[in-house]
Amino acid sequence: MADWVKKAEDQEVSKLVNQLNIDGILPEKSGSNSDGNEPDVADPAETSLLIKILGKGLVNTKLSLDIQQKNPNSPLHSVKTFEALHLKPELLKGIYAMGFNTPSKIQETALPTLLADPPQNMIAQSQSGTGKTAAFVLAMLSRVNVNLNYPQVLCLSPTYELAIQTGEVAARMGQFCPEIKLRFAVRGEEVDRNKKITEHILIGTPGKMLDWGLKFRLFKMDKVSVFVLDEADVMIATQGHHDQCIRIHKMLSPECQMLFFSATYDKEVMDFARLIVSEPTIIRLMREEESLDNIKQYYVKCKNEDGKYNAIQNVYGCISIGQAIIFCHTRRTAAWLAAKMTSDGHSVAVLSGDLTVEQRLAVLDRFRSGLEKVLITTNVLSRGIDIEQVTIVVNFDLPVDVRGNADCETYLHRIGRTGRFGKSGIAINLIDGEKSMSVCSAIEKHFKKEIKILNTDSADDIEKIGS
Ligand SMILES: Nc1ncnc2c1ncn2[C@@H]1O[C@H](COP(=O)(O)OP(=O)(O)OP(=O)(O)O)[C@@H](O)[C@H]1O
Repeated sequence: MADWVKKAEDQEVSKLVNQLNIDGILPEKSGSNSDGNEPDVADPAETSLLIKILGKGLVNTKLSLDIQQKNPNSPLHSVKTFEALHLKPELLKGIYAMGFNTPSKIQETALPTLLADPPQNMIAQSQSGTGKTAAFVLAMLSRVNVNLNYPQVLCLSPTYELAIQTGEVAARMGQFCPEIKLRFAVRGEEVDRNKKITEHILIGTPGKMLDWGLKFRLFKMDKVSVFVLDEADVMIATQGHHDQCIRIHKMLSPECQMLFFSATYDKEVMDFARLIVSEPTIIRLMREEESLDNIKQYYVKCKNEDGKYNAIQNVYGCISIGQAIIFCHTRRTAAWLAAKMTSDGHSVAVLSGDLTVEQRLAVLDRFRSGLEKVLITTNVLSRGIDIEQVTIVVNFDLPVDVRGNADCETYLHRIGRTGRFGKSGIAINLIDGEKSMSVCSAIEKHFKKEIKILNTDSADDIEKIGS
């Protein structure tokens, strides 16, 4: 940690951040895509929020943990029960009141380290729904000394809504510890600038936290004993946020326990995290890999967009037996297709970047409950939002990168299935022109899996997909 402070002083880290080339990791914020004719992209913080709200309880995984430790003096052990953690009885009561009986996979290993004395730093990665938030909130609550009336725990989230979500978990878990005080440091929250902050835990966004800690000096950053960076990937990769995080981090004491949590870490972000968190225990629970096994893949040659539309018309009866998602490249295409299908009497849902998070939730809820059979979307419906019952994916436009080359990773996320959700499915790729044919061939080559031609004017062929 001391190293980091020195590097920050020397502004060496700022230089390193610039070299990390993390600006390109985050796509443009969806709201800025105003004419709808640009590729539609997901905002990672909004996606995280959606996944969180849509999540239906704990995701159980059989995958094993990858653990790396820098400090050989801190042997790692895991627990199978919450009792084994020797928590305050009120906290244990809070955990049980939330319906948690045993620790999740990541909690088994992370919690002993999170609660260890002397405190240890941690960088943890595991997919959404595996119990990360519950783990670090428990650590936050158990580290509070209620006899000291100043902020001892800071938790940073990328957005207002995500901060509120975390605060709600803390409030529920700490429901039998009324003496632990929590405050949100988010937009709209005002403080009396003549008084110091007395709450023990601050959960908020980096800008507000900086205002309170640095600009108005309403609490002492160097007295903070636990610093949590939630959604670390989004935080570090967002230009404004990572600068603010660095400034906050720089004010913390070398003894402060640093905890970074995220569902994903790009390589550059992980390198950066390792640079600023000294001697971390790194715990990674890998995501189940998607695969194209048992997915029947087809391509349909079409003349133009109208031809693609006709192809969809021809297969509609087949795709709407189950549930289908149709992916378009831009919002404009998605809106055009939805309007056309609706006017032809089909009931379709549309999800694109111009919708608010609340609207997206409503669309996804309806679709997941089967009210619509077909969902037309763009890349805003990205990885992590799993809809189990979808069996057919239509690429109205094949996924391409900024240079127009095949984006195989996105193709896999759209079409691939994980073991968890069973493996059968159908992918139909609509091709108009040589460019998209070459993208299709590149995808075929990449995955070494045949994509068969389908003639949607032939009843025999249509029957083939259904069988
Ligand atoms: N040990 C547990 N037993 C039962 N349920 C749990 C346990 N830990 C967490 N949960 C529940 O599982 C769900 C996911 O947990 P949590 O939000 O902590 O996961 P997460 O990894 O932080 O997900 P995200 O990245 O989406 O925030 C929540 O509904 C939470 O209440």
